[in-house]
Amino acid sequence: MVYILSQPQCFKLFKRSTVHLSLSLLMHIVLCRRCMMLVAQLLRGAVRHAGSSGQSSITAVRGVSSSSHRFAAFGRTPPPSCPDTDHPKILITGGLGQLGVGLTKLLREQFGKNNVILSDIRKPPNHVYHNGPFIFSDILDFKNLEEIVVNNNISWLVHYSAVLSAVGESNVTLAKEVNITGLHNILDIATKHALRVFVPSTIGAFGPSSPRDPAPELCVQRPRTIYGVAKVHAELMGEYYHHRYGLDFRCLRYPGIISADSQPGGGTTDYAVQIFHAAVKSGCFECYLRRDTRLPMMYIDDCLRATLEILEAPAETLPSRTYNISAMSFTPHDLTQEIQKVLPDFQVTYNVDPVRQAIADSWPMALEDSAARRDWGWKHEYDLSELVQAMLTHVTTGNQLVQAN
Ligand SMILES: NC(=O)C1=CN([C@@H]2O[C@H](COP(=O)(O)OP(=O)(O)OC[C@H]3O[C@@H](n4cnc5c(N)ncnc54)[C@H](O)[C@@H]3O)[C@@H](O)[C@H]2O)C=CC1
Ligand SMILES: CC(=O)[C@H](N)C(=O)O
Repeated sequence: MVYILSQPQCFKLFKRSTVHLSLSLLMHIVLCRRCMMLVAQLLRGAVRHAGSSGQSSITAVRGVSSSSHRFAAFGRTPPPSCPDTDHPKILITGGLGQLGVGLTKLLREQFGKNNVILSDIRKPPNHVYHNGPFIFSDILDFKNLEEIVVNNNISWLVHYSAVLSAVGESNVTLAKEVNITGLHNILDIATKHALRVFVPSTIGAFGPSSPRDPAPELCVQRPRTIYGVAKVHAELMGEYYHHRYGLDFRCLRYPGIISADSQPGGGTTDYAVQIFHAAVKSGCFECYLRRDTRLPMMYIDDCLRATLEILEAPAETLPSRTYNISAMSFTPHDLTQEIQKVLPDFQVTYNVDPVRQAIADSWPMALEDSAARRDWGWKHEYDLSELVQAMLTHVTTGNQLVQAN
């Protein structure tokens, strides 16, 4: 038997059944168009109770009004009452940059797809959008960010949004906004809602008066870029909030990160990614840093594993809240020679960009990371030769796939 309802009848039904709408009843009624849409939303986003009786029923999420609530209601993430309670619920800000998508993949493997929400202010490519929960989040919009944290029961926040060193020097106002004001929003929300928060720092947090080879954990930090100034600010604010309010703040000073399937976002170390694509595609590369510019670098797999490790480390193993991590240091010339072992015809020319060269000259040549190795067992896996093998393999395979399609 099928019941066809008019709009007033639908309203009556809904008024009476905000508590439970049985699936079997819904299958026997044809609702008006407006209510049909509402039911579709409820069906997608409702909390599904597989009760002990085995009877399926649907409870509406009450007060569906905010943008984040709509997000939850459309079934993109399970509501807070999901049975997976042992896992943290993680939000990654600025997740569409060089590092975020890879970290999301790693965290989803570890904690479950729906427990990791990727966010950014950009539109994700299709493969990212379809791979798990994604939401728009501008870290400068405090209310919206807080709403996302509350509505999705977030317990860990990975704060990747940033304006990197080279772009920062060309737009200081934007860098100040995103890297300083944005960070304040993150720390305030994390403190208010008792989140564990990870904020990466960088070799750029050191300056020309810091010891350069290697830079220790604790030393003079007088960076000359807005990016570096903001990162020192982030380190100090995070540690202050930790001591003052008990915020579970965790921070790693990353070297320049090298990845095959994601592009760098406007930093000084970008050449060390671009060189591999040029080597495979055209066999030549014009480098914007001098051939003898030695900088600390790391393969992305090591960087992301370090991030997961510090996120998971028990609080008592972290006497410090900001750690250097290190893997290798090389110059453009060292890197070229290593690539030429595989591609002997590869040629590099130099056309120095004074802005990025000045930044690189103010950064350390190496990082000292014994505290991370001692306190939470940090150990890198990729040195220069393994890095080059991995990058050439991935970039070549990626290119072949693109050509095949
Ligand atoms: N990639 C590297 O070599 C290193 C990165 N880091 C740090 O790691 C983090 C991630 O770095 P990458 O992925 O390379 O950066 P990226 O520049 O590639 O990505 C940053 C992301 O932040 C987003 N963003 C900008 N303004 C925003 C806003 N108002 N609200 C929300 N999102 C916003 C951008 O859309 C972008 O997707 C950054 O904090 C960076 O400082 C530190 C050292 C080295
Ligand atoms: C080292 C970094 O922080 C970044 N890659 C940059 O070059 O700005």
